[in-house]
Amino acid sequence: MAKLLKQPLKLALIQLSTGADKAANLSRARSKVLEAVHQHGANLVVLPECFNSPYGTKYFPKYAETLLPSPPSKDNIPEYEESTKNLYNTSLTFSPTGELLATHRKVHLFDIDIPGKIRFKESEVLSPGNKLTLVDIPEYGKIAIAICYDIRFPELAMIAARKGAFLLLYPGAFNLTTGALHWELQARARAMDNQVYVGLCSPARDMEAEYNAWGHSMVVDPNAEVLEQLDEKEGILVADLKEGIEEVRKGIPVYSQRRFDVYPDVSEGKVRWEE
Ligand SMILES: NC(=O)CC(=O)C(=O)O
Repeated sequence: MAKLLKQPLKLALIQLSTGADKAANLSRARSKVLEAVHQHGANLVVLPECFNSPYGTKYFPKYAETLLPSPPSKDNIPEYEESTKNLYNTSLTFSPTGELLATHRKVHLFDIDIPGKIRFKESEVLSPGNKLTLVDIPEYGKIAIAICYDIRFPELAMIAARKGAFLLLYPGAFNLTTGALHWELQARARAMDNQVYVGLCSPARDMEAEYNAWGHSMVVDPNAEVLEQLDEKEGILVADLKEGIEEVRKGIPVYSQRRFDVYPDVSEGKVRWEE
């Protein structure tokens, strides 16, 4: 059987310091991407959720980008769709030559209210995406893209893994409340359930900002062990993803032990895809 990860992959997650100056955010992102590729030899580079903007509903309309037929290379940004006047939280995936491979719009909007801790309501300004995203990179295999709060819905991860993804990537921006509680737990849970690699890429923490990101970008391996992790400061995480998914699945063979005669296979139901 063909391996899910066809050859070793060097993954870089850029835990970027962002601020109010959009041009400075873009320029900083550019220099970090170049550093990840040229100094660390990364084959795949990820930027954090809404990296061109401070994270906050009042900022999204101002910082949003309209996607052009041939958009310049960006990653996770607020997006403005002219035809509908909708705003989305969008992650773009590009090939090394700048070809747009996939557009994932955050499916589950971050609407929470933990009294005395944090209230956030993305749905006040954003519209949700309606598709799951799987990107096939011929040299390496299939990668699933989702954004931050999407990680809390294990169905996305399960469906993508059963459709052959070797890596689940989540640009994200958890905060000091939910980050401490669930950031690592969510990453390890999605990796454990699905026996795949998981990458979470956060902005760096800024205690002067209104929203304090958790940081701690991390890569978890198919055994659900943390392979690499940053602290809360700006940095570039580099992780070597090697073959090994099949060995993990052989050792703990939940993949062949599922009882679809007892419960349904969620990946076989009606799924809307961006592929
Ligand atoms: N920012 C998010 O979308 C999600 C988050 O912070 C959380 O789930 O916690």
